[in-house]
Amino acid sequence: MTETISRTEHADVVIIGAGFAGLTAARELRQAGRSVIVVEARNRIGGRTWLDTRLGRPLEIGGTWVHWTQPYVWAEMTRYGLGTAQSPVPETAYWWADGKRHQGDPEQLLGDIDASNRTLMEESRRYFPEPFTPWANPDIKEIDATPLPKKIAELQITDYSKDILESFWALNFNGPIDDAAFTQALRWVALTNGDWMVSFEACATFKIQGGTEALIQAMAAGTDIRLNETVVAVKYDDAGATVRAADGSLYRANHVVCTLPLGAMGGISFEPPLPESSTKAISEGQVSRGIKAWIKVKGTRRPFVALGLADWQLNFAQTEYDHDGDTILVAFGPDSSRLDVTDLRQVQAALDLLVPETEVVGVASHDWTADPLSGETWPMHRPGYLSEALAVFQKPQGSLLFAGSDYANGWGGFIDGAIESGLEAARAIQDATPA
Ligand SMILES: Cc1cc2nc3c(=O)[nH]c(=O)nc-3n(C[C@H](O)[C@H](O)[C@H](O)COP(=O)(O)OP(=O)(O)OC[C@H]3O[C@@H](n4cnc5c(N)ncnc54)[C@H](O)[C@@H]3O)c2cc1C
Repeated sequence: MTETISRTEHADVVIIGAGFAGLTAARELRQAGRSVIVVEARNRIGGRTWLDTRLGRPLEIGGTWVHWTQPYVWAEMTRYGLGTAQSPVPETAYWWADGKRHQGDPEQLLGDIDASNRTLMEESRRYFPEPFTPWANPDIKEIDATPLPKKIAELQITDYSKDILESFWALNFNGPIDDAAFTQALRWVALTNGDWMVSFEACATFKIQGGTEALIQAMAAGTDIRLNETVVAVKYDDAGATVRAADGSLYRANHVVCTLPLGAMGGISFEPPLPESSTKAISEGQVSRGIKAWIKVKGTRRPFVALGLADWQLNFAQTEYDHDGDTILVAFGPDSSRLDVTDLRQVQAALDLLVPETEVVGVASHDWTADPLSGETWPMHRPGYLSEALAVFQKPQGSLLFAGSDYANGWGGFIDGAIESGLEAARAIQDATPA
């Protein structure tokens, strides 16, 4: 293959990826007086957050909800003067368990989940006494290989309880729970002091005023970002690193921060190769390979929430907006390859199982799992990732560092974790080479 080397640029730090992790690191380093170039493959910033106009209004295609238990994103919102907007509080719940549909008060559904989830999560603070230091209790090694379904099976609960509990966790993992790490579930709940209901509130209640776009644009201001530039190779040693883009452009820096999701990391060749545990984690990927879809249904609906079975094409939906006399729902399913969101009939059939009497008139979605620049939705770990791979990704490899929600200590899987890891990477670079 012939390559054209078009140019070489130099900076103190090159950052690969203009999501929340990359742009946090870039801002911190620029403010500390370092020259920084951010190289981004997409034609926009924000990565797995994307406020786009679809179905006639702005919709968050990726990351959306934030929470007051998330210190890093909350601080950024305060810094830029952004408040919150709230999702509607559901008045009715529909759920499927023990072979039939149930309808009732959302509090009843929460109470029924609580009956078993409280026991499942009761040791979250014992295993994670310091939730932002996930290895604080060495005992986690004993349980990190345990898949979540094994712990659910040990509860010896009724089929009814098992159905709703499994679906609740398939929703949180946005993937099949057979591959889900029990420790990952415990970490989420430890971050809200052992209270799973607050952790659930963190996932679907408060949105950023003006959307994620308002925050990411504020954080990006003044940063040198090269859009439409796909990185294909990184060569690194203790003295520095060279980043090569698909068009042959070269970037040379004292440090490189790679913020790619685990699912996109295969797109870059590293020389020397990454440590074995990182390579293994990259080849396995995250559990989260599901779908998020915005579904417009005809007419105005009172706010509801719906939970199906763990392996349904869509296992969760809730009302989000009234729009021009119609209602826009947000829905999730555990496997993006099993639902063609461009086929309204398929979406209608999937939604019919969840909610009675809807007429689907439009769908908006993005397949983050099939997208080579993400390869996953919100990062949710497999058994063993925490004890075998996470710390290795966090350790600088000479001049190469990793940042991103996939490699965070605290709210990994969330915008908060991306910001946390961007701060960590920027500080590590400043410590390594004081100005
Ligand atoms: C459907 C969905 C729903 C979610 N819901 C929530 C939520 O409600 N709340 C919440 O807090 N979080 C949520 N998340 C998770 C949250 O969006 C992410 O954790 C966070 O945005 C990740 O930021 P990041 O910077 O670590 O990674 P990313 O945002 O993925 O940034 C990495 C960047 O690297 C770029 N890139 C990839 N490959 C290359 C390459 N070869 N060369 C150059 N650039 C490259 C990508 O284009 C991307 O811009 C959700 C995510 C998804 C997908």
